[in-house]
Amino acid sequence: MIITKEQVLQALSNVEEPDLKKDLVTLNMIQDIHIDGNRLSFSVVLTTPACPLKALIENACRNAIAYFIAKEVEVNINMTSRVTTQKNTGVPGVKNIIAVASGKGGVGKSTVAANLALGLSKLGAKVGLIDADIYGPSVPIMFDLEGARPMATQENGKTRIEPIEKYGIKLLSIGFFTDPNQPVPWRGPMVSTAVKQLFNDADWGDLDYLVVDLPPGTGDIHITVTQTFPITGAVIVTTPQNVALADAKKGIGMFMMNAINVPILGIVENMAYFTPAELPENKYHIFGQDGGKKLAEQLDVPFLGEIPLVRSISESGDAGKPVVLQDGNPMAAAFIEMAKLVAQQVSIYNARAIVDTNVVNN
Ligand SMILES: Nc1ncnc2c1ncn2[C@@H]1O[C@H](COP(=O)(O)OP(=O)(O)OP(=O)(O)O)[C@@H](O)[C@H]1O
Repeated sequence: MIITKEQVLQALSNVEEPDLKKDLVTLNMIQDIHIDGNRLSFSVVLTTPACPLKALIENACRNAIAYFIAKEVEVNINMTSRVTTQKNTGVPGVKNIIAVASGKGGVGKSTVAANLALGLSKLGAKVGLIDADIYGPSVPIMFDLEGARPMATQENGKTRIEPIEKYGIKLLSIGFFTDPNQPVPWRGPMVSTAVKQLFNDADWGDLDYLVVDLPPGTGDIHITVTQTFPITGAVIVTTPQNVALADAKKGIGMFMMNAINVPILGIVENMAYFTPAELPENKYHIFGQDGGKKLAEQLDVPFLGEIPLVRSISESGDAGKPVVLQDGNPMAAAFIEMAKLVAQQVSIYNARAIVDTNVVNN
C-alpha cells in the first residue's frame, strides 16, 4: 500500500477541533508526517498541554485515517502542544496572564489560584504565580515559604528579582517583601508600584501561563494590573451564598467595563457543598445549591466547575502543599479538571483574537 502525505492531510482535514471550530490541517496542527510502508506517524500540536479534548482528538485522527485511507495503516500519533498567545502581555516571555479574582473575601480565591497554577504545571505547562493580595498574601503559607526572600540583583541600575521556584512553578508574593508581624498600611501609589514590580522587575523566563491572585473586591490593584498588563482573562471564584454571588457579579461587572475590558474565562463555585471524608457520596449543600452555575448562566459566561468544602483542601493549604499535588486525592482530580477548563477558555479566546486580526488584515 502506498500512502502519500497529501492523502494524510486530506484525511485529517476532516477532523475538526471542537473548540476552535476549524479542521486540524487549516489550524496547522498536523506536523512531522512520516510514512514508512503502511506505518504512519505524525504530531498533533494542541494549543495547550491541558487540553480536555486530547483523547477525543487523538481518536478522531485515528478514525479519519482508518476511514479515509485504510484500516490497515499502523498509526502512531505524538500528541504535543504549543500554548497560544494573542497579544503582547507586556511581560517578556509570558504568553498568557490569568487573573483570579473574587468579589468577597475568604471564598477560596487563593486556594483556587494556587491549585490552578500547579494543576496547569502538572499537565505540562510552564507556569508562574503572582500573589498580589496585599491584604492577606497566602502564597508564603500555602507553599511553605514563610520567611523566604527572593534574590534581587542590580543590572545596569535596574533591579532584577528572581522568582522562587517550588513544586515546579515560579512564585512571587507581595508577602515575601513584607514582615507578617508588622502590618504595613499600604497607600495607593505604593501598592501600584510594588505590584507592577512583581511583573516588570522579575525574571519570569518563558511562561505559558502567569496566574495572578488578586485581592478580593474591586480596588486600586485591579485597576493597576488590568490597565498596565493585557490580561488574557479572569477567573472569578465565588461560594454559593447570595452575598458572595452578589459581590461576584460586581467583580465581573468591573472586568467587563469598557475601560477595563478583560474577558471572563469563567466562574468557579468553591465550597459548593460539604462532603465528609468518610461518606464521600453524601453532599450537603449548606450554602445553597448551584449559585455559581446559575450566575454563569445568567451572565452567559463559562462555568468552570464546583469544588466541594472538604478538610483536605484547607489542611493541605495550611501545611504548605496544595491538594492538587496529592495524587489519588479526588480533590486533586477536581482541580485538574478545573485547570483544563481554564486552559480551554484561554485557547478559545486566543483563537478568536487571531480570527479577529485576520478579519482586520483582510
Ligand atoms: N474547598 C475548600 N474546602 C475547604 N477549605 C477551603 C476550601 N477553599 C478554601 N478553603 C479554606 O478557606 C480559607 C480561605 O481560603 P483562601 O485563603 O483561599 O480564600 P481567599 O478568598 O483567597 O481569601 P482572602 O479574601 O483572604 O484573599 C483557607 O483556610 C482555605 O484553606
